[in-house]
Amino acid sequence: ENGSAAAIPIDPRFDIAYVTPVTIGTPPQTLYLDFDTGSSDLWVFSSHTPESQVRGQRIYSPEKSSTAKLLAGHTWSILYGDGSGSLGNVYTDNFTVGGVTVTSQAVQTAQQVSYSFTSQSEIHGLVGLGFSTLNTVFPNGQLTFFDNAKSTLDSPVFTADLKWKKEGTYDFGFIDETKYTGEITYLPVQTDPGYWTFTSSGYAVGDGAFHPASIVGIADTGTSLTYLPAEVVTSYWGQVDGAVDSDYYGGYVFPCSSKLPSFTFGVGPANITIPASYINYAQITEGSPVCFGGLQSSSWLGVNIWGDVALKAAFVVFNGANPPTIGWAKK
Ligand SMILES: C[C@H]1CC[C@H](NC(=O)Cn2ccnc2)CC1
Repeated sequence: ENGSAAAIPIDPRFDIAYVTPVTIGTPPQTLYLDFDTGSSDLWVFSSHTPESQVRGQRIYSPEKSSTAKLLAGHTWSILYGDGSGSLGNVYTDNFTVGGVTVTSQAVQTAQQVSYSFTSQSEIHGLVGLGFSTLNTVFPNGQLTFFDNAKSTLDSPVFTADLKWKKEGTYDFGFIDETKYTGEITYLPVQTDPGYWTFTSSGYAVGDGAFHPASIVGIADTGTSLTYLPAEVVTSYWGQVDGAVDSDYYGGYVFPCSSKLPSFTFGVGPANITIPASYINYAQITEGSPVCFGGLQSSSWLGVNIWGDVALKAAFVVFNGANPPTIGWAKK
């Protein structure tokens, strides 16, 4: 059975993350989770999370679900690139997204969450959509919702249609032709170590010349911004009056009044253009004349990340066939 679910920006001012409604257990408990192609754990705020660490989040209570089963002797612990993290134990239960149900999905219940999760009341957990090799459950790694659902879908795919400051969709099992224009360009995916890793064919700043290059990076719906090689972001921000790479603010900032160019990245023989407005990410603080860029350097990361700033400029197909591929289309 195929499905479709909303991807809702959690903040009306800037797209820091997107959440999607899911139901867990019997009777169904509804939570809003961050679908994250950059990780592979499905974890939730729960009745096992200390009250001091829960601040407005909805929680999953396995003890209130007649279909919940403890996965005895299993634990998990995850650390994300931004330093946030969580850990806990594991149940299996019925898990439904947009009409797609997996019975006996591993649901990782949090017994500890870091402050950055506690402080974000709109995110009630994550649904990892990376490859299951990245799952942190010990001693037996668990399958992602997509890996469990794949065999029941018409086609082993899910698509991301994220939008700028608007609600988008994740579709499971089918490709909705009304959501994109032109053709979808499919690229090979490197599945080791478990991210949706692909190679972009180059970039252009604004209406400038296209620079052929091989930029290896991951498509990560769980990361707000896009992080690219220093030479790429230096040439971009060099075109913006007053832009500086600020140690104080931790990245490229610029006068909010400055005009920004768009940014184009190659996908095989095709390309995707990120509008300037997407790269004018947010004021440093409410009302500040200083703005933070949506394009930042990956030099200290060791990996290039095509986060939401890039993904929301495209219709993206995550094709879980063998071998997996990733598809990009304009929209
Ligand atoms: C410097 C970048 C900062 C942002 C990092 N992304 C993440 O940590 C994604 N994520 C998942 C759960 N919470 C956050 C990637 C590195």
